[in-house]
Amino acid sequence: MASGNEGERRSIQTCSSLQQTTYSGSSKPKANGGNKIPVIRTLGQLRRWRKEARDKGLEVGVVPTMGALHEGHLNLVRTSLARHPLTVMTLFVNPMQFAPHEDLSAYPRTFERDMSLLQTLLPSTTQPRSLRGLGVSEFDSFRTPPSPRSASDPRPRSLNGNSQDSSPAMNGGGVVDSPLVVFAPTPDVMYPLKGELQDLGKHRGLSVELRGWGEVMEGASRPQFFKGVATVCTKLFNAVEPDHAYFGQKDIQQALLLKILVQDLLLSHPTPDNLHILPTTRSSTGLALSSRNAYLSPPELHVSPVLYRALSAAKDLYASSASEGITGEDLIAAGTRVILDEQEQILSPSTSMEQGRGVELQLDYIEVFDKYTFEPIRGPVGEGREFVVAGAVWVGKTRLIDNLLVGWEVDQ
Ligand SMILES: Nc1ncnc2c1ncn2[C@@H]1O[C@H](COP(=O)(O)OP(=O)(O)OP(=O)(O)O)[C@@H](O)[C@H]1O
Ligand SMILES: CC(C)(CO)[C@@H](O)C(=O)[O-]
Ligand code: BAL
Repeated sequence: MASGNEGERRSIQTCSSLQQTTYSGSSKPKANGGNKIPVIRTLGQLRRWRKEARDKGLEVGVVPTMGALHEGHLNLVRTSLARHPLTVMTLFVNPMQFAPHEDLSAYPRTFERDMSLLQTLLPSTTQPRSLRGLGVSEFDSFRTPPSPRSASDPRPRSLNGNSQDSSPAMNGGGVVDSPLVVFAPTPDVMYPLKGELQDLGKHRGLSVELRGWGEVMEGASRPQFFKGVATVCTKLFNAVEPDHAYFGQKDIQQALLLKILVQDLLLSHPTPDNLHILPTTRSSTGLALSSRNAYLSPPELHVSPVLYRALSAAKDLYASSASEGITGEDLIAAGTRVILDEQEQILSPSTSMEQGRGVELQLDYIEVFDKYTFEPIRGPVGEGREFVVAGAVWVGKTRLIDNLLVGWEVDQ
């Protein structure tokens, strides 16, 4: 690192002890080469890594996660890797966003598998770790322009934009050698004041609250959720100081709230424009990938795509030629009907739904809300409106969320 502190540099762990794997989509990881992704555990290590990146003029993208990775997460990381020379994936199961009765202790923790999956996003050879191995051919997004040289210079550029062979980063001189690092702090690192983190009535310390936006939909169903998310993301942004941040559309309310947060707190890392929302990755059944899908039994998995079908029914109704004069209530009713029909199917003795038999399906909400104000839409929707059709259902003891956008799209 720039500080030249060899002890600290060595103490950054790598996942070398893990079985190395490749990931080819939804199937199991398979054996692969010998790369090592640095795992940063402390704030000191992270700050030194960040300084080295800044000193070298390397742009940093961050992908905050709670681990238990799936293709949705990997797509966020892939995008950041393709756009920026350095990516930090944060992996922290944040206690503050789980109410005491929620599933903090059960939340899937699959660190070794996560590291194996991430490893497959990197080129299989370790020396040198050229960005070209990632299929990255454009360097326009670098904050600091590369050192002057002729456009016809055929030498490959290294991470810092200089010639590959002369870069200390390429010669194992520092952890910015790896295009991807994982920041996996303990709760004490993220909450140095310690104390109660779930029962917020007893919490002593700071928290970040977005009043007026965080209380509807997901916020109504999970009253402390957005306070926990806003607090931890503010901390992660302060710790990583990312130039760009990536979130998934699957949690659309969270992502839009975080855009408001960085705007209202006047954050510069990232700016609101550099907080990107990427489309939801789905299984072939339409089910949005989610770490909590791991809780689902086979019959529950069979039933789960019903949420996507319900939201699609609402969106299709708006898109249909009959959409003139259509109201928010009509859209909610269309979505709700799909859920109710499914419940009936499950309960019917002559059900054609053998595979979903016995599954307890409960609607939490279907809602249509304005993209800008988060106001639930009631009465005529009107034409050319940009809004979100969102929903949450309980499938057994697992709560699933999903959404579709109408009149606008997230980043592609
Ligand atoms: N299917 C998906 N497509 C795109 N992004 C996703 C998808 N699932 C999660 N993400 C995004 O990944 C980031 C990390 O999410 P998180 O670790 O909570 O995973 P998750 O699958 O959403 O888990 P959970 O089951 O707790 O909702 C968030 O920005 C989230 O929106
Ligand atoms: C953004 C986040 C990582 C904050 O803990 C979490 O809410 C998530 O994974 O969506
Ligand atoms: N992806 C959202 C994280 C949570 O439900 O806690």
